Amino acid sequence: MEVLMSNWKDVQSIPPNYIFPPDTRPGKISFPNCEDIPVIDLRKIDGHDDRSETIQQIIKACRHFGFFQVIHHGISESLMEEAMSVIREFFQMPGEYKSSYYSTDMNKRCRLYSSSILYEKEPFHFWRDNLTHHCHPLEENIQSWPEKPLRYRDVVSDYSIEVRRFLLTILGLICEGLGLRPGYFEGELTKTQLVSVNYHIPCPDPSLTLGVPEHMDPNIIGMVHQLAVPGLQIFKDGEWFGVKTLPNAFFVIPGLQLKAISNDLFKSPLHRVITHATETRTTICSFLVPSTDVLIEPAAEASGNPPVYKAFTYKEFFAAYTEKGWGAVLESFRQQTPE
Ligand SMILES: O=C(O)CCC(=O)C(=O)O
Ligand SMILES: [Fe+2]
Repeated sequence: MEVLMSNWKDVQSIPPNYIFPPDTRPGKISFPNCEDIPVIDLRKIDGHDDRSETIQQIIKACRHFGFFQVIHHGISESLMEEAMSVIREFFQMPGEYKSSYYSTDMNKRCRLYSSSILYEKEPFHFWRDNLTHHCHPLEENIQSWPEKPLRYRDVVSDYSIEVRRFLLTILGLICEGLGLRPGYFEGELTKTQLVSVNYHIPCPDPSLTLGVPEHMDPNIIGMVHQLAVPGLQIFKDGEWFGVKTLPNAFFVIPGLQLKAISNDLFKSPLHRVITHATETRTTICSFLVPSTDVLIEPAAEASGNPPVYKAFTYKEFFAAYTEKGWGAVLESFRQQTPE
């Protein structure tokens, strides 16, 4: 069978190896929406009083809610639309062309795959194709990006520059709010920038499949650019909730590295993606990730408490994330408390 789902035609039934066991499948189609997601208006950071209020809102959202959405983030509607449309066009290109980008090699700077990087080994497949590529610095990465559609490189480079600026602005506000030294997140801690596109074709029965497994993000910070087709869900107070973003808003997700740096002050939310019965869903996710050898450690200033984690490199973290999973990874770096 063709691995890339975007090349499948007329899907009438679900192949058995896409049907998850009863304890891990969504089990139903309708979920309540999370109605009280904090909304941050970035226009306000220019005025002094509003700026400190906005910083406090972000810190509160990261501590108590775990995530937030941002409006008036400075990225134009037209650039958002163009990026979404050129990325969707890529997935609609002929199968033969797309297959030339197919790879499950994590060292490739641009890789198109289906389900997960472990496609060959996993017992069940996720209902998605994914295109991931490095974005920063642009000149070292752009040659690896899709050549077609012809506008792809121009549009996505403009988009990724703006996204980087936006995510660093959010981190700058977090830095101020936590009382860290200015520029704490600049440089090696956010050296790698990834664009990760999820493309889910309609699924005949979304109660049986998963678009993206439940996980916490293995990075510093991430954002999701989604349109109206629902799918993203957050686990809160023991239940799964759908999340809807306001028009042209971005959904911001603190990653596990930020949780560690905040000395456990922040949450890194558990989330997943469910599939849709009739519509194709495309999301552009962007992540800032530390370089492999930089040390990540709790910033003592963040909480005033002794560090709860030992310092670790991203390389060590990623090995533990892959081996132990999102739930146990930070535990392996937790400081032993004296008996
Ligand atoms: O596509 C989405 O809505 C979210 C995907 C996600 O959580 C991820 O790629 O880490
Ligand atoms: Fe995620």
